[in-house]
Amino acid sequence: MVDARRERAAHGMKAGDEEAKAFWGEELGRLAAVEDGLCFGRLDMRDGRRIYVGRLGLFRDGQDEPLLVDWRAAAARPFYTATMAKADGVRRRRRITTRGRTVTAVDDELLDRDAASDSELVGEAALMAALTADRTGRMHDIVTTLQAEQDAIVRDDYAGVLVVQGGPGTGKTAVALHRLAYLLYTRAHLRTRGVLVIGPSRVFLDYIGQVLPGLGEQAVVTATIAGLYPGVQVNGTGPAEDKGRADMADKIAAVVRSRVRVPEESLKVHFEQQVLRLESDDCRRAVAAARRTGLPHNQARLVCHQHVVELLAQGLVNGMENVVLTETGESLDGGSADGRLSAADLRALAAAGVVLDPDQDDGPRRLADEIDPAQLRAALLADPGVAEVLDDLWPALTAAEVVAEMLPAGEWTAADIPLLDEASALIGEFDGTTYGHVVVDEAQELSAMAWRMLMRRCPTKSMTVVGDLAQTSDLAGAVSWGDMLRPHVSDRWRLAELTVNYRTPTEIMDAAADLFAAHHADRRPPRSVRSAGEEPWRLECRPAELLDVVAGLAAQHTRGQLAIIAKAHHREITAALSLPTPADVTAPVVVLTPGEAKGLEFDAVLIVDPAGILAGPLGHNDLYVAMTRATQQLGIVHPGPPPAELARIHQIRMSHARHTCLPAARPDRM
Ligand SMILES: Nc1ncnc2c1ncn2[C@@H]1O[C@H](COP(=O)(O)OP(=O)(O)OP(=O)(O)O)[C@@H](O)[C@H]1O
Repeated sequence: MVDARRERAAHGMKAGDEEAKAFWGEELGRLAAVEDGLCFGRLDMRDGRRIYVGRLGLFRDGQDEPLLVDWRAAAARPFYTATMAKADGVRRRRRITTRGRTVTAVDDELLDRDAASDSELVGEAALMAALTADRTGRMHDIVTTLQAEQDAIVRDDYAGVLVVQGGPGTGKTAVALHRLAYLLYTRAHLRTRGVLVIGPSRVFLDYIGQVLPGLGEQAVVTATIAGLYPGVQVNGTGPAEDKGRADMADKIAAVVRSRVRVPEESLKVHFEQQVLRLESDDCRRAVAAARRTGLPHNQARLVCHQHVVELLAQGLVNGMENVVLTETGESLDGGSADGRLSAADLRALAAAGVVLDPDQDDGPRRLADEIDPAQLRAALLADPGVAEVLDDLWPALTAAEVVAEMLPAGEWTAADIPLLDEASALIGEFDGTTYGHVVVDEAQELSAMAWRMLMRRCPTKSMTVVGDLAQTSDLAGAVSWGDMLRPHVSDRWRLAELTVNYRTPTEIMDAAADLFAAHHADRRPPRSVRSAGEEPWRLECRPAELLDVVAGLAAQHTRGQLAIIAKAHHREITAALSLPTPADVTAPVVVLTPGEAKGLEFDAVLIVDPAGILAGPLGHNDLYVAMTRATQQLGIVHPGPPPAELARIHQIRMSHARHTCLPAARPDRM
């Protein structure tokens, strides 16, 4: 059946026009992406029906009953929600593992009251297999093992902003992407309006890049906040806190407003050989009329200029009102002393496009009647002298010059992007691209200004926002979801929580418990679903030997992916291990800062100099992020004594470390 669809698509590609080609090309891409594990489940219902669940729906020609039910369809829901206590008519749930088109494993669960199991996890064996598999540096979908608390969020039809708060590894990213796939399935209009996924870095977006195609969804735009404002090189670093505050919007608006300058006194405007007067009040009225339009600065500028030009033109015409011309263009009345138009008058008329044709014999005419007002206005607008006055009054602006006026000189930083975007919206540079639904990942890092930028792109305010307030590392980031969202959506937002940590084993969460408790007394960390059987360890070394120790441990690493997470020593370690910058997160060993590691996960993690990480602003959150990236093992190397929050982690000796390797380190306890 898939082959038949593929053939039809290939045929469509050959025969169709450009539009058809794009349509069939997308279909081919979708079929290729869902091929792996196309059918992954079967529900045997108590009423005898058998439902096959897969990555997309398949129907036999002319038949209503689906051969394969799309995982997002209502009929597939019990696959995720049925439990022993609430079986939803399901007798048996079967998980099917395939390689290519060959079934390699089946895992059956009988949802019979007699079959005893007190697990709250759905499909525990398959889930555990997924959680303990080696990481590849790319995130995979979790469509075969989605858990009930996650499924409830995925299928939540809430139309406003749904915030998913959850600790590390609770599946926030996975859930957000699955919800997007679900919404694309249930709300057809989203396909035409477009959907956007915002992530903290390009590395992160590459990491999650496979998930939606694997769910049959290709047409999704992914971007960082900076990526939404192309054309700016972000090279600088610097404090983001002040730049992220919402009152920056008022400051930018004030700068833009301040560039409109009504003169205190009347102005002399040189047009051709004439000097026209422009009163201060006239300027004020022109500015007020332009402001009343509510248009962005650069568009309102044209309105203002047109008003002024109208006044100038009127002034010119008034001056000519009493001038009556003979058929040869001589002034009969009110002209120069000798009854002729002055040379300057004639030049002004010529500049305005008035042709005085001496051959025309239609008697005396009023000069004012001879003038084409549109041409006169155009001539005034094109005149450099007039343009100078107009630009002094209401200049054209660029976002860059507005923001640069507010900041000390230097390179653009990431925190400047929302400011540039704000300015561009105020002056009319924003291209107006919007989306029907926006997913925001690591949303705790977004500043108030970044939220304004996003809201501008989502007029319907339909969003899935996922994050963890205990992982905020940006001082301009969120302390409370309500504070960030209410200014934009009032009460049209809702909070959902995820409480189970699927990534980080119990041993590592226990090791992070002191750190968490010391800085988040009012919160609870998520509960791990599994133990890895490996104790995290820490190793003290002399500062001078830090690099050697880290290089030695990295060299001993043989299996799975190892992430070395460091702040101050990040560059030296990257150089010492001859690794590329930016890091290749699919490589066996990768060196990252805590910020870069956010949202990612690895089989093993080695944290270098935790005190250095803690020392940064919100450093405790950065260290918590670093500690919770590992799916199997965690090691910590600290030059000098450990930070108090890590003191209870088992310490290993240097002699032992020389024989130890990540991710198979087994500490000897002290
Ligand atoms: N139901 C599930 N079945 C299989 N794997 C799961 C499930 N839920 C989560 N995972 C896995 O747990 C890991 C963590 O998920 P994810 O990255 O979405 O968590 P997160 O809440 O976004 O974490 P963080 O806040 O640390 O970025 C991923 O490898 C994901 O595939």
